[in-house]
Amino acid sequence: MSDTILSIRNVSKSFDLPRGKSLTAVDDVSFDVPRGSICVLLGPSGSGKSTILRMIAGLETQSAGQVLLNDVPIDGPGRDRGMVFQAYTSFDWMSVGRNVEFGMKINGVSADKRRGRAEHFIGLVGLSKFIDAYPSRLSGGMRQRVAIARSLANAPEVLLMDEPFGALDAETRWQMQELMIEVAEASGTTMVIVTHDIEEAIYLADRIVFLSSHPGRLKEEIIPSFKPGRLKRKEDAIALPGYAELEHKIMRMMREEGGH
Ligand SMILES: Nc1ncnc2c1ncn2[C@@H]1O[C@H](COP(=O)(O)OP(=O)(O)OP(=O)(O)O)[C@@H](O)[C@H]1O
Repeated sequence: MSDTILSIRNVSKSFDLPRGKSLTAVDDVSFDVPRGSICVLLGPSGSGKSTILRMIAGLETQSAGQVLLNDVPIDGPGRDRGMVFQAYTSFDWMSVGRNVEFGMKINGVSADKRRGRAEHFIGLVGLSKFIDAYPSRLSGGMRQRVAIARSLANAPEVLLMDEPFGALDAETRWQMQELMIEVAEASGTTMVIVTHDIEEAIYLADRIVFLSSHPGRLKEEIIPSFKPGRLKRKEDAIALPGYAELEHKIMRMMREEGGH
């Protein structure tokens, strides 16, 4: 298998608006996502980050260009891609364990295997003690962990996350970022994460795809090469020479592109 799992090739997306108008949300964007990597889509509001993610998820069709998964054009949602949204999407009437088992049940995984896999992924996100709890009783961060475990249990090749920690307080957000590093290391899953949080992008990404807004165009692909690899602790990334410089550069790009 090739080292590239996802290829976005000259992709554009226009939306039809009332009175015969249209809006170009994404304009001729191309980038590749290496297998097993964490790719972060970063850019100001309206730069087409969510639209690109939704095209990869198969929830939206591009107007031009190609979106390829393992060299095959994506033509709809599929089990090979898991999606985690900002809003909590757990089923409140099912326990954490049942929530994580749910997708596997739909996919015809046997009851035995389901339980084992659910336990494994619930353990991976640090919720073993809460396997029988109901999501409505859990904090926002814990509910997002349930959503992540549920997606991972379906063994997706790519985990797609749209502002997954946007609704969380700063401390929980930071814990969740560290958790994603752990999950990426333990599972080897490729991740594509949308955010407008610069710190989050620099800490998580093996590669940052920076987009400019209106229309969404690829501004620059940034490899945070000052990191010696993935770091378990966020403060260790912040302390590295090169961190502040990259943060400064991206803040400037955000200001220029976002019109601040
Ligand atoms: N279904 C739609 N119909 C019409 N316009 C849309 C639709 N979805 C997105 N857009 C427009 O496309 C542009 C890009 O939107 P998108 O949500 O992809 O940007 P984003 O970078 O994810 O923004 P944000 O960070 O604010 O979520 C925006 O101008 C948005 O209003």
